[in-house]
Amino acid sequence: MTVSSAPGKVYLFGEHAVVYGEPAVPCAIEVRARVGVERRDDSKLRVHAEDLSLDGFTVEYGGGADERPDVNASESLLMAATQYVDSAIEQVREVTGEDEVGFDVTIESDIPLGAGLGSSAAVVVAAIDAGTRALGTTLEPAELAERAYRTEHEVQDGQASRADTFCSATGGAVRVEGDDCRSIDAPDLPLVIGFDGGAGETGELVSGVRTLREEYEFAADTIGAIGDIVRNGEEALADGDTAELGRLMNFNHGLLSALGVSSRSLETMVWAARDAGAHGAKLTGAGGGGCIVALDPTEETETALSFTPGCEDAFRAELAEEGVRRIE
Ligand SMILES: Nc1ncnc2c1ncn2[C@@H]1O[C@H](COP(=O)(O)OP(=O)(O)OP(=O)(O)O)[C@@H](O)[C@H]1O
Ligand SMILES: C[C@@](O)(CCO)CC(=O)[O-]
Ligand SMILES: [Mg+2]
Repeated sequence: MTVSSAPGKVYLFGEHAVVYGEPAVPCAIEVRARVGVERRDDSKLRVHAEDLSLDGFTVEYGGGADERPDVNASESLLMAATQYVDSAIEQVREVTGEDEVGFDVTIESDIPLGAGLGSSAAVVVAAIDAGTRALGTTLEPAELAERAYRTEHEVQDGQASRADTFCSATGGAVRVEGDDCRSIDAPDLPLVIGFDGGAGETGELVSGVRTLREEYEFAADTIGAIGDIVRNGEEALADGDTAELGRLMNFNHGLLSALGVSSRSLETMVWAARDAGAHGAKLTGAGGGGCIVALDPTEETETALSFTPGCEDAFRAELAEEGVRRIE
């Protein structure tokens, strides 16, 4: 069995706007997805995804026209559940030239699904890395990130940036603008995450923003303003100015909210964090439900969030310096 892991991420700034060529700054955090891959002697794909519970089911399925996943769920839910892994395995076949190869794949993840912490990117990065290594090919981080991006791009109907996958593959803090992806220095930030227990559908949320942007010039301007926040944020990061970072995160959240990707529980958690004295707080990732990220060096925000109705989990997140990790 060949095993790789890859980290999730939070966005300090720039999600959604990054899809339209504005810069974004995500940071990898120490929550990981681990993917184990073993070559089969037929061309089937069997995936055991232990933590894949969409509406409370766990799925195990084998590929090939004759088999469908061994769960009682609708086709569309199954598609949503399995498409990232299927598409990652297609990348492995393409990059190694072994079109007919089959695999047993086991996924274990500490990253909540669809909650803005980049579970899809982490699973895809770890799966492509383990899959290619199982066939004797070790990809450079840049190539791994590019292949993982193609997977997200395909699954999300052509609406994906390179931010999540590059961040998960390389670790640390990164800056992504179009196809320009680079690592940047970041101070050790006091990140606190609040999770409402829910999820948002990335594809749908991205489409909603796209529609607004096409319909209203001020929505397009809002996306441009998020780009300005990111550029200011980069300076604040370089200066280690946490207070300014917090102010900019608050502003970024307001604009994401204007673009319709916040939710009542995300707003509740953002305000609980601000009331507790956080430097700033914003939703992270696609939104619609899931996680917020706040900056607070004290215990106050984590404590306040843990008593906030609608917040299911509050925890401190460490920056993950290492991206993909080759375990076995
Ligand atoms: N543990 C897992 N096992 C198998 N598939 C997973 C797992 N975690 C995530 N996935 C895949 O990723 C999908 C969720 O990706 P989605 O982009 O909607 O959310 P996210 O990546 O967690 O959040 P965001 O993109 O906003 O940061 C799941 O529907 C599933 O296809
Ligand atoms: C909403 C989005 O910007 C981030 C999702 O984590 C989509 C993307 O960049 O592909
Ligand atoms: Mg995702």
